[in-house]
Amino acid sequence: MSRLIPESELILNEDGSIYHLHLKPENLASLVFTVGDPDRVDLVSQYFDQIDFKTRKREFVTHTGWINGQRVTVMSTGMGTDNIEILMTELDALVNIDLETRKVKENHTALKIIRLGTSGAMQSDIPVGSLLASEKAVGMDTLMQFYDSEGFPQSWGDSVREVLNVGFTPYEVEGSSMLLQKLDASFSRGITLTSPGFYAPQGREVRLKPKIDQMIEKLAALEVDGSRLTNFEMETAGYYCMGKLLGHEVLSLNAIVANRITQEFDKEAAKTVDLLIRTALKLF
Ligand SMILES: O=P(O)(O)O[C@H]1O[C@H](CO)[C@@H](O)[C@H]1O
Ligand SMILES: O=c1cc[nH]c(=O)[nH]1
Repeated sequence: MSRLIPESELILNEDGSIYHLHLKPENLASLVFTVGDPDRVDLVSQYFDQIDFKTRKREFVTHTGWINGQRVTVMSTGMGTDNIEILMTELDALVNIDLETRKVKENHTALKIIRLGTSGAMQSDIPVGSLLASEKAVGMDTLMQFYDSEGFPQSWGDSVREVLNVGFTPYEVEGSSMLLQKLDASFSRGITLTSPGFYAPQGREVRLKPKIDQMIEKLAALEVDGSRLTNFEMETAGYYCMGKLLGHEVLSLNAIVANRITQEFDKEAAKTVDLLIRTALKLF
């Protein structure tokens, strides 16, 4: 018998919608595109044939509609894996918990969740303006200290811990092989390092000197089983581990807007993001 989830643990708003996302089950499609920036939601839904639902709470802006006869949702998440934990838990609750009885449903529904985000390359041969799919992610945030990730691979976590000499072990997790198979040659593939920040946690120095010297060079030179780390961003590992634990198909697609080795920023970043959106909407 499934347990009753108390009102303090799974919080519903007065209208019955889920606490942070402000969505009811009927507002969500089973194909969900996610973006970090709330302003990017319009840039995705402009390509929908029809939009029949819009809402906003905090940084979570949602549009649901139709494209080529397929129902689809796009929503923004804000930045960081802490937001992704909320997003994934509440999306899962919308499909896998009966919000009336507050019990887990007998039949599990797997969502398809595809991140359309920006990212910085850490290898010189990954140009700005290109698109990259994350086959795997390595998380330098603490999210997986709070969930059971036993059985997740550890080689990348161990290598990153050693090379950066940090007092924690990053976690490693793969994206959906089913969704990766749908990609064409528009995307290169790589291993994404998810950082708990944009500046020092990605080796950037503005006014404060990062504690770790030569961080980008050290990470870029790492090799595990013949593979290398390719890019920095701030959410992918959180998506992949929550997706794996909750049973959803998740893929992170990146518009490369910076190259940290050549020190370039994409002068046409908006166009690259639009290319990512149009390419992904065609493929899924
Ligand atoms: O463009 P989005 O999807 O926000 O993704 C990237 O951009 C933000 C940092 O500028 C972080 O959220 C990072 O993951
Ligand atoms: O360098 C970058 C660019 C976009 N997003 C990141 O997190 N890092």
